[in-house]
Amino acid sequence: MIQIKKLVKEYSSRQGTFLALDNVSLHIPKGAIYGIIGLSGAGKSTLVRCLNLLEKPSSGQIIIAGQDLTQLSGKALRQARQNIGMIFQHFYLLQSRTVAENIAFPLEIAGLHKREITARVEELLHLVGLKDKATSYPAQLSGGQKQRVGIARSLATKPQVLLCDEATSALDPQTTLSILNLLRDINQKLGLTIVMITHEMKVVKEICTDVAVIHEARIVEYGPIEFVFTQPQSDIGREFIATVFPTELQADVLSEIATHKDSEIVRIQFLGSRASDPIITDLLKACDVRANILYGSIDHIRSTLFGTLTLELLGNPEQLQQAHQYLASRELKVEVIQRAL
Ligand SMILES: Nc1ncnc2c1ncn2[C@@H]1O[C@H](COP(=O)(O)OP(=O)(O)OP(=O)(O)O)[C@@H](O)[C@H]1O
Repeated sequence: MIQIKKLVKEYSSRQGTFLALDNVSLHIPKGAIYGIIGLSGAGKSTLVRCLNLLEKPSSGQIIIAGQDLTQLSGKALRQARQNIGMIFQHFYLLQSRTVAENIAFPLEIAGLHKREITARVEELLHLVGLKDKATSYPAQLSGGQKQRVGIARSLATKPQVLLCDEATSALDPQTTLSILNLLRDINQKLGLTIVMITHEMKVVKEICTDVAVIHEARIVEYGPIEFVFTQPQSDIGREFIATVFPTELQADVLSEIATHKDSEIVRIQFLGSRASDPIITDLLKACDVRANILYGSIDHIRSTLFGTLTLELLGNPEQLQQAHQYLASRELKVEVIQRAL
């Protein structure tokens, strides 16, 4: 649906040029909820603003639904933009217009008849659960309700793509969840492709199908979220994952265990139905090792169960090797965190 090819964005100022996007390429498939995560200043907003040409790329291509936006200007670009909705952290609603009038705004600009506008606004109010707020003004709404108006307005012209720039960053955790659920519903009901720009891994974990990590203007890793969460390739990717799945052991625990003889610490990860397998019981039955549970958690990545178990395994080198072979035969991802000397 979206092809980003060798995208470069440089900002020029009196101090010189600053490279905000460095050769970014990404394919966002139709129907995906694609997270783009990065620290402040990584280039996320620049990337999302380049996607609808609010920001003009220095070079590279943005191909949406087969059309290269970088080749368009004037009326053709305005028309192509109708296929791309956008929502923002600070909503940007028109304060002097009611909820219904805010949602109607892009339809008025598109030149629809009043009757068509009224019908479409009704439909959208229903979709975002704001039927009873049609005549309210933005100042009378909560943050979550304002974002619902933003979503309805962005969908007015029936776009195929929705860009979300930190859309839940100004909301409390519960409201964030309700907005994420709404976006997931819309993605499923309308087959909309959603790009979520965020600095919060919990947003990615909740609804994204895929994620790209952007760091210092470059994409440092990307892929389906189950893959990135279980096999992160970059330090920054690992740091983001640790914000939602903290598995680090305290340094004093590690140094205490380091004094044990014939011991190693392993972290095991499970996905899907494996997360509820009785893995320790099975391991101890199959192998002549002892196990000491140091940390365990079970959570989900989107709707898939995700478990982490950190164990101290005790046994001689052959017994430990046997345990590794057993865990590998169960197709579990095992990482050795520390081995006794
Ligand atoms: N108009 C501009 N002129 C010069 N530099 C800019 C401009 N806009 C952004 N930058 C710089 O480009 C880099 C990326 O900015 P961008 O806003 O894309 O980051 P971000 O990842 O969205 O960060 P944040 O989450 O803090 O908004 C930053 O170092 C920023 O200072």
